[in-house]
Amino acid sequence: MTRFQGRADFRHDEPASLGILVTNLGTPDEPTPPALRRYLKEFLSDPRVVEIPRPLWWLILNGIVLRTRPAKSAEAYARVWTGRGSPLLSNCEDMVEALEKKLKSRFSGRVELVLGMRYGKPSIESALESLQARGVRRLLVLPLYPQYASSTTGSTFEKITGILSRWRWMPEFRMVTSYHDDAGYVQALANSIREHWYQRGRGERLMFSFHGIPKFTFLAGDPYHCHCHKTARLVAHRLGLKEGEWFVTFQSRFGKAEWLKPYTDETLEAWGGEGVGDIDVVCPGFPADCLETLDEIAFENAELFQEAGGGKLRYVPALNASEDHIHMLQELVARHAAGWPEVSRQSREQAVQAAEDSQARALQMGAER
Ligand SMILES: C=CC1=C(C)c2cc3[nH]c(cc4nc(cc5[nH]c(cc1n2)c(C)c5CCC(=O)O)C(CCC(=O)O)=C4C)c(C)c3C=C
Ligand SMILES: [Fe+2]
Ligand SMILES: [Fe+2]
Repeated sequence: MTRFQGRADFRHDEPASLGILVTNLGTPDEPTPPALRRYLKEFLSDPRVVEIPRPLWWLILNGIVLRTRPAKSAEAYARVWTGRGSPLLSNCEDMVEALEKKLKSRFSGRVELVLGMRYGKPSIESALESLQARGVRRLLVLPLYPQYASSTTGSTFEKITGILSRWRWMPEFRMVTSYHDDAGYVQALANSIREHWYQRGRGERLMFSFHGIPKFTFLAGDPYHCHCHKTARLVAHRLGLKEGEWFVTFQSRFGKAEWLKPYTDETLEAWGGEGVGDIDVVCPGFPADCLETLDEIAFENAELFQEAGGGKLRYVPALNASEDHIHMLQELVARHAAGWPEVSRQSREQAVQAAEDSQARALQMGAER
């Protein structure tokens, strides 16, 4: 047994393939208190998620949080659980499957995709092991976090580099650290909002609700707040919205400290009090629908808004495995993998087709402006 992990059976003539590790936060195995306890313990023990001195946090986490929160969270998860399990996991699986199909055809099959979750299963360790076993020599990591935060993207980087530092043969390594202002992402969000208006009618206001982070982490240099505002501004401009028609808020706060403001729930209560009628809420920070969108926004906050005197809260679904989303992710991956031989080795017909597609999209986007 040696200290560093490698494959004793590697062959010199093995073709070097490109590995793409798609990651997200992760989710519990079951909507039960014991499963929630395991998941929350792993998640909330991460020093990038809770930045309180360790001994004090250990006492709070084990003495209070893990005794009370698992049961409450399990009830919320039970409301969104489906035959395929947690929506976050099944939506990510669908996205990876669709993206894999596109990329395999674009890169003539020389690409391997896996899904790894930062907490819970399938773990990032197992995903990287599977890429190592498939002889991946070039690794691109795509965390499904459009806006960078230390607690999400930063934590994922730390986890992956910690594992890779124990590999014997290092892969070439790249990572997408944010895509909050990517033109394809902005376009896909704008299209999904237009489609939602077309299907369900247009509300009086459009709320962009993002997951929050503690305010002190923003003041200490986390770009997350700026990334969220830029995404919302670009989408609002693409939709031609005027001031007073769109708003940015932050949801899902945790603990006693102040988080980014304005808070989604407080804003909705205030709007309800003012007698605002039907509204639309979109959550661009969540590429896949999950507990925080399906339960917190579409259920809990919808109820809160109506009880406060507001109209209907209509949630715009996440991009999930939609055609536009998979297309934009495919382009993002191709750009970040540019220059790596597998990527350049697409057939002439594919290269011509890709150029024609992108020209058609540029024309379409120009026509909409
Ligand atoms: C979209 C980006 C996210 C950021 C930024 C983020 C920061 C953050 N979250 C917590 C605490 C919790 N988050 C929980 C769920 C959850 N969070 C995100 C994304 C971000 N979190 C997602 C996608 C999910 C849903 C997971 C799912 O299974 O569907 C939870 C668990 C649920 C609960 O018990 O309420 C906690 C806890 C902190 C402390 C934090 C930043 C410091
Ligand atoms: Fe979170
Ligand atoms: Fe900012």
